[in-house]
Amino acid sequence: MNVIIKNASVLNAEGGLERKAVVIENGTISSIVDDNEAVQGGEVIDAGGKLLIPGLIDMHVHLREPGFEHKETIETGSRSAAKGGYTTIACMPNTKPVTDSPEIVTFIKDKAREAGLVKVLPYAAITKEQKGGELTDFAALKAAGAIGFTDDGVGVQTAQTMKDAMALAAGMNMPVIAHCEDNSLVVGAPVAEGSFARKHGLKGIPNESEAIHVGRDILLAEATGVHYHVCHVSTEQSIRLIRQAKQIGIKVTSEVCPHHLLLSEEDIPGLDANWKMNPPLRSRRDVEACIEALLDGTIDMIVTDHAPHSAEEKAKGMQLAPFGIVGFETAFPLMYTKFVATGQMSLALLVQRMTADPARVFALNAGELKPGAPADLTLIDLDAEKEVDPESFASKGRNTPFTGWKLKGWPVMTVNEGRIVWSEEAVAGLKD
Ligand SMILES: NC(=O)N[C@@H](CC(=O)O)C(=O)O
Ligand SMILES: [Zn+2]
Ligand SMILES: [Zn+2]
Repeated sequence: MNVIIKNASVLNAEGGLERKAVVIENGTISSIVDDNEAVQGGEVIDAGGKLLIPGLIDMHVHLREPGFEHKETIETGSRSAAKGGYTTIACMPNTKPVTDSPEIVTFIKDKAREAGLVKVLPYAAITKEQKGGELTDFAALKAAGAIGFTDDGVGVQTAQTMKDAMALAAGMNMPVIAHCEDNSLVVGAPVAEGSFARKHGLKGIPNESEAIHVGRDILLAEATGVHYHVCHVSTEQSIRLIRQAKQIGIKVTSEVCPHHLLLSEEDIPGLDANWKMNPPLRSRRDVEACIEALLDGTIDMIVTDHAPHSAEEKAKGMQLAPFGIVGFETAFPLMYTKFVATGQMSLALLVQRMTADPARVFALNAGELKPGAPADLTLIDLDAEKEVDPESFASKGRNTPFTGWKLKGWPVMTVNEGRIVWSEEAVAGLKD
């Protein structure tokens, strides 16, 4: 069946906005035409002049199923993603059991298909049970549908293990995605080294714990030729290393989270674990370095690291609560309001870092509005201002430091392969 989204503001090649109609046939964009061109047949959706962009892509998320369904399920996580404007998400393997077998990869894909909301791409673990020892069966995991290997949640502590993993992955044209953290430099610290840790008598996580792994892994990527992707970059030092590696042609890519672009340890209001995440909020200098790197392309994409935890778990306090904050439902409004509306970043670049760039890096058939592309679309209201209210989240997780922030740029409709998978009731003329 045909669907026509009329009266949409679409970014053109120069980064300007043009009024267009997008015609969808059988889940694919068949044409993008001038808005006044008559298009026959099909359901018509009036976008009301709102911004229409490719469905957002999030290459780093935690859906918690199997094993931690009290935090999130593939269904609730998918719904939260759709509400946040995402149509493709890649989920981390720190489930229970760990996603270290083809059976779990298949389970995740089946559950995602049942939920039927967004495309869920599973990562598989590098090591069995993410214990840092024996490698998983890369070939079997790839055959089951894993899109890359990572032990996210924990760093691979031994260089030889990482090198073996990279060599194996390179041979099968698969990326290695790394949570960079040297445990010997962390030992029980809940926040970054700095004024907040000192003030509250807490141990601090130093910047080197991240950057040492980044440096080590860049050298191993050079030696093995693998595509190496750095998770949630948060330090000036890691960025320096990635920038240099890119300059000399090593196949390294990287990602950053909105919270590391918006918050520093100086902003943490007190011992509230909704401000506890890994990597931790670092110094203002680190934040500035992350912003610069996102703008100049050293950092390729924005990811949320959506990491839901229950209220009970987060109530254990700064020292004992688990690391992680939710991200799907605030990412675009945060980035739009704090970077685009303030003139620090163009709308076109923000959209690119959340769509075309992740698609390019991970070779996904997504991320662009063009005839022949899957009709993955997000409609965004750039004008209405709304407060972040965790009680309204579709996610089971309420753990966010952004409660009460007044933001613009809220998604109002998400379309996955031509199907409306989420919409704000206010969007006129919509039915599911
Ligand atoms: N980011 C986090 O603070 N937590 C993640 C793990 C991770 O991304 O390293 C989680 O699984 O909760
Ligand atoms: Zn991580
Ligand atoms: Zn993560």
